[in-house]
Amino acid sequence: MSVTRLSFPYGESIQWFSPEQISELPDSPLSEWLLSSGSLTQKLRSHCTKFEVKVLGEGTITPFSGEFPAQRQAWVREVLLCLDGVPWIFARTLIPANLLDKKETEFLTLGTRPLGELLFSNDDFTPGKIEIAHFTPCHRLAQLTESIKQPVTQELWGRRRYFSYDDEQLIISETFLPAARKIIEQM
Ligand SMILES: C=C(O[C@@H]1C=C(C(=O)O)C=C[C@H]1O)C(=O)O
Repeated sequence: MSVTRLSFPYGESIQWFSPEQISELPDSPLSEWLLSSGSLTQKLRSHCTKFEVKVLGEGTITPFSGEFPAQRQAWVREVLLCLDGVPWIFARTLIPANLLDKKETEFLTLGTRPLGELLFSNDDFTPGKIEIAHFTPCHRLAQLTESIKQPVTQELWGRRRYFSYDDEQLIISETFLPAARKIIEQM
């Protein structure tokens, strides 16, 4: 799986909605995955022999307009979550500078360990609301799906979760790639 790191960030400006605002969630098991509250990593691990986090890039960059209001810059981590070598999830995490300062070592040394191991390993982080999006990727995310040989033939579904730490919040978006949707919808 060759992915050019030169394109980081891959994320796109996406319009997110609360689940109640979505008139038709997928009529399939995908909806349960989109709305599940626990660790996605744990859920993914139960569907594969080998789970891997492929880091596409990390760095302090400017979020998209409206993506992270009041944050001019944020630490952004983009990864692919791979099951038995197949990318299932494109994840984009935004961490505000104040939170990064408080947990700098944990976040900056994460590497290929899943972020969920940090977020769900103690009570420091409180899971918050979930938002949903469905969209047709363009630009870099579309290039990414092509580069991992998962051309997009229908809209992608994703979710965005907020996690609180003291009075700070980080945001994690998880987009289900075509290979994941195909298998999940056969469950
Ligand atoms: C938040 C979690 O961590 C996962 C791991 C991520 C990472 O390592 O960057 C990003 C998104 C998540 O799907 C989880 O497991 O629920």
